[in-house]
Amino acid sequence: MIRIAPSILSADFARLGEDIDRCTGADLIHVDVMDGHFVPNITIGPPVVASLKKHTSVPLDVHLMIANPQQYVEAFAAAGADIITLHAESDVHLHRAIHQVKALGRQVGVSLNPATPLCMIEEVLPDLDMVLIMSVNPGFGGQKFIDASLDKIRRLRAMISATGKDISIEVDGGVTMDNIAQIHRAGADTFVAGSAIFSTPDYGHTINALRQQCR
Ligand SMILES: O=C(CO)[C@H](O)[C@H](O)COP(=O)(O)O
Repeated sequence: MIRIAPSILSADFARLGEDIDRCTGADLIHVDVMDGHFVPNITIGPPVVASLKKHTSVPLDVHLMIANPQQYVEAFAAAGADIITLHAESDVHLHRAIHQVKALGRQVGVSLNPATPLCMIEEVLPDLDMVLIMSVNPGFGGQKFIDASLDKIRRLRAMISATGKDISIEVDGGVTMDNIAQIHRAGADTFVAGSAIFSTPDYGHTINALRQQCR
C-alpha cells in the first residue's frame, strides 16, 4: 500500500476547498494543527476541519502539533478527523491519549520528532494504526529531509514486523520526487508532501508521479 497525503500547510488558505479539489488521487488530506506552543507556528483548529469534512470525501489525516492534545481530541473527532495523530513528546500520559482516540472510533497515530528515539513508543506500538516519523523539525513546510530518518524508518519497520500487526509508517517533511522511492524502500507506506505538491501547476499529476516513483 502506498498512500500520498498532500499537506494543506502549503496550500492557499484563502482557496482551501479549491486546492483540495485539485489534489486528485490523494489518499488522505494531511491537516497540520499547530498551536504556537508545541511548535513555533499557529495554523488551524476544529472549525476548519469541520468545513473540510463537508467539502471532501478524502479521509482527513489530522496531525496535532499541540500541547495538551487530550483536551482537544474530542473536538477534532467531532469535527470529522478520520486519523488523529498525537506527538509522543506532547503528553506524558500517552497511553491514555491513544485510548481516548480509539474510544472515539478514530484511527490513532503517534508522531516522533527527529530527536525522539523509537523506544518512546515501544510499549504502545501494538495499539497504534500508524506511526508518523517527522523527517524535519515540525512547524514549517519547505524544509530539507533529515537523512538520519531513513535508518529510523528501517528500525521502526523491524519493530512493527515483530508485533505481527498492520501498522502504517507515515513520513512527514522534505518528501520530494527525488527521495520518495528511497523512503519507501526504507519501509514507509504513507507520504506527506506539502511543497512538493503545492509548488507545482498540476497537483493531481504530481501526486500520481510521487506514487509512481515508489513502484
Ligand atoms: O508537518 C509539517 C511541518 O511541521 C508539514 O506537514 C511538512 O513539513 C510538509 O511540508 P513539506 O512537504 O513542504 O516539507
